[in-house]
Amino acid sequence: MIDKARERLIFALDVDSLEEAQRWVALLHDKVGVFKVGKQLFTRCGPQVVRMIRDGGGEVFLDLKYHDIPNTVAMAALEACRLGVKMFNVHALGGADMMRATVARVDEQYPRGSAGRPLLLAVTILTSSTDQTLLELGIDRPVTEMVPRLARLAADAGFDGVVASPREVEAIRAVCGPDFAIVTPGVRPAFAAVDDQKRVTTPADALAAGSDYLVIGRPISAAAEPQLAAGKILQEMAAALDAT
Ligand SMILES: O=C(O)c1cc(=O)[nH]c(=O)n1[C@@H]1O[C@H](COP(=O)(O)O)[C@@H](O)[C@H]1O
Repeated sequence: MIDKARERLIFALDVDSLEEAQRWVALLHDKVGVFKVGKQLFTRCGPQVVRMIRDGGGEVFLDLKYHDIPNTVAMAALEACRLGVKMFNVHALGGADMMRATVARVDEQYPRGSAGRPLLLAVTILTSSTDQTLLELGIDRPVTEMVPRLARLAADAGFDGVVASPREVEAIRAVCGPDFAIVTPGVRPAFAAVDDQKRVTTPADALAAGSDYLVIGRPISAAAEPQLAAGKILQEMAAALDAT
């Protein structure tokens, strides 16, 4: 079960240099299956960080949350595919046309089922957002309604899955079915601080709800003993997978 748990643990490499990223990959590669490269690290290092992780045998989640006009996102998505990442994301709030254009462009070069095609993920509502955040944007529907709505929009556009809080997994499954990938940040083991996350659950609860991948950063990176923290999380995940 530990191996299965490892495949489903994504570590957020929220650091500012290639050397630092290398250090974390070396430290955690036996506990983490996928490393997430986000805006900070990619802006600093570019594609070489993706190559570094892949050369070391790790998989990459490219988390650049594209949100732009359809053609721009579709072309950026193609570049993400060319980097050989396992998954990448766009913002579902970019709209159905943007997501459909992205799927169409990726389909041309990386047909569904072909080797090297990454998972196309849509971020629903950020895990740092609340109903109040949405109200301030002029959206008067609650997060609990918006998340499955955006997930369905992404599924209808041909996306493979979404990024959401583990609290919404059940509602997403109800509208998108069992094969839709659900990637959940907003995961906090009992020993860690919540930080700026608002909609969180424990790793065990996220897996019990049916989450496919857990994205975890600071509970590991800010721990006094990161390897120990990652090991504890992995144990908790393996026990939860055993119980399902
Ligand atoms: O797309 C993401 O990865 C993402 C979406 C979301 O809704 N919330 C969210 O926290 N993330 C990312 O997941 C990571 C969570 O990190 P920690 O809060 O440190 O565990 C960060 O790198 C975020 O950028």
